[in-house]
Amino acid sequence: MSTLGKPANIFWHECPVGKLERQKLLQQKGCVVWITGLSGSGKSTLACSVGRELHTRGKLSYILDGDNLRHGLNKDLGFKPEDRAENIRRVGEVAKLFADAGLICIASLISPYRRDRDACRALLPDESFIEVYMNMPLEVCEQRDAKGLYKLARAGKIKGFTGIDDPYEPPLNCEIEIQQKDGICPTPLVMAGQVVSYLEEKGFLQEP
Ligand SMILES: Nc1ncnc2c1ncn2[C@@H]1O[C@H](COP(=O)(O)OS(=O)(=O)O)[C@@H](OP(=O)(O)O)[C@H]1O
Ligand SMILES: Nc1ncnc2c1ncn2[C@@H]1O[C@H](COP(=O)(O)OP(=O)(O)O)[C@@H](O)[C@H]1O
Repeated sequence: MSTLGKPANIFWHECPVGKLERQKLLQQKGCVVWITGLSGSGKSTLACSVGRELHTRGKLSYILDGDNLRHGLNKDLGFKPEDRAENIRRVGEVAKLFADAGLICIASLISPYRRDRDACRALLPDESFIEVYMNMPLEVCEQRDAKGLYKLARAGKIKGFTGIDDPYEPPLNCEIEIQQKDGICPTPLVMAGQVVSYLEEKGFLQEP
């Protein structure tokens, strides 16, 4: 039996090599870069661009992409609010493990509900959850429609599609916001630069 989510008769096992030592080995600080936004807003593009930029600088990162995880870990989940909540909860827990391993974990999911994102933030130590909001207008995402899903949603062939007939709740206090300037979307390299500069300024790219 468990109470309040804490399992009974289960004990925490400490391991001899800790987070600090792993971070020293990697010469970086573990953290979670959580990219949220509408389908087609550029989350995966940004995640890959940040991953490449960090790799070039000799920093170890790993991408947790919503679409990809739904092929395995989360393949039992759909898009009902409770399924999305469970999806985000699981990815939040996995991201926490990657950050504990000393990696810069880049999570890229629509994660439309504020409460679910905030719950992931609460899992991480102060300042090591970096929320990146892809603030792209719905019209831009819909025009891109890289997977043809907006068309299907507008035709009523997909129900509960984020931005169409399911809500997206923008962050209230994100660390980084990516948006258009004069109606033009920054290039993937420029977007990645914004994230990497933040990581650098906050000291995540140097050993603790
Ligand atoms: N109903 C509905 N609403 C939104 N998105 C849908 C839906 N059905 C399928 N898809 C596709 O699933 C991708 C989103 O998966 P996520 O795990 O990121 O979603 S969520 O965070 O649980 O809301 C999303 O990928 P991205 O376009 O990369 O965001 C879509 O391709
Ligand atoms: N900064 C950008 N400028 C122009 N097109 C972009 C940009 N970022 C992404 N795209 C394009 O938009 C589409 C959706 O991008 P993607 O990264 O798959 O979004 P998401 O992961 O949020 O669904 C793709 O065709 C991608 O090439």
